[in-house]
Amino acid sequence: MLIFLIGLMGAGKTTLGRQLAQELSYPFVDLDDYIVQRENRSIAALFEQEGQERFRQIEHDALKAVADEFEKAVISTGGGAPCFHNNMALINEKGTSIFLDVSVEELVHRLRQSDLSVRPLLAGRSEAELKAFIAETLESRRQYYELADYKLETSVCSVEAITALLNN
Ligand SMILES: Nc1ncnc2c1ncn2[C@@H]1O[C@H](COP(=O)(O)OP(=O)(O)OP(=O)(O)O)[C@@H](O)[C@H]1O
Ligand SMILES: O=C(O)C1=C[C@@H](O)[C@@H](O)[C@H](O)C1
Ligand SMILES: [Mg+2]
Repeated sequence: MLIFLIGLMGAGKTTLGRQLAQELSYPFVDLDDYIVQRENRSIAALFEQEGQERFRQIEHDALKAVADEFEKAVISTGGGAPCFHNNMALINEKGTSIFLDVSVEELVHRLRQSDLSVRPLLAGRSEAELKAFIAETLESRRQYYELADYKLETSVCSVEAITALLNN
């Protein structure tokens, strides 16, 4: 089984994905890290050198490659991955998807404490700009995220909540 975690930057896809994979004894794949290895460049460098449009093609190709390579895995997608190149159709065809629906306030709180320079869409933004950007981006992406098989809201985003969902 392939389990895809989706949601905005800071939703906890990497953090929860790693824990879930350990719990299930599945391989863990972070799509951003997979891209970095394949391309031998950081996500920030890919955005800078190739532009976002080309990055989205590279991301789509990586998603297809991961889905072909693994029979079972927990896969944390990049925050934007579900929203380009019809990737949600691919994700839902290949596996089970879970949307980590974390509130704007909580996302901003978490992201403020993290290293924004590794997230090229957020780098250099003031706190007010960060909040506005997160709110706008969540609103425009929600239509894709809502295509997930399951949704977990902020207060119940935990490995226990995910395993309970999958066992039902
Ligand atoms: N359930 C949680 N409760 C509190 N903080 C959390 C939780 N999950 C993640 N965090 C924190 O939020 C930050 C972002 O988490 P993480 O990197 O897992 O998000 P992400 O969804 O993978 O983001 P990106 O799309 O940028 O890769 C980290 O600092 C992490 O420690
Ligand atoms: O939300 C986004 O568009 C992104 C999220 C990250 O996971 C990376 O894939 C990249 O920084 C873009
Ligand atoms: Mg991540």
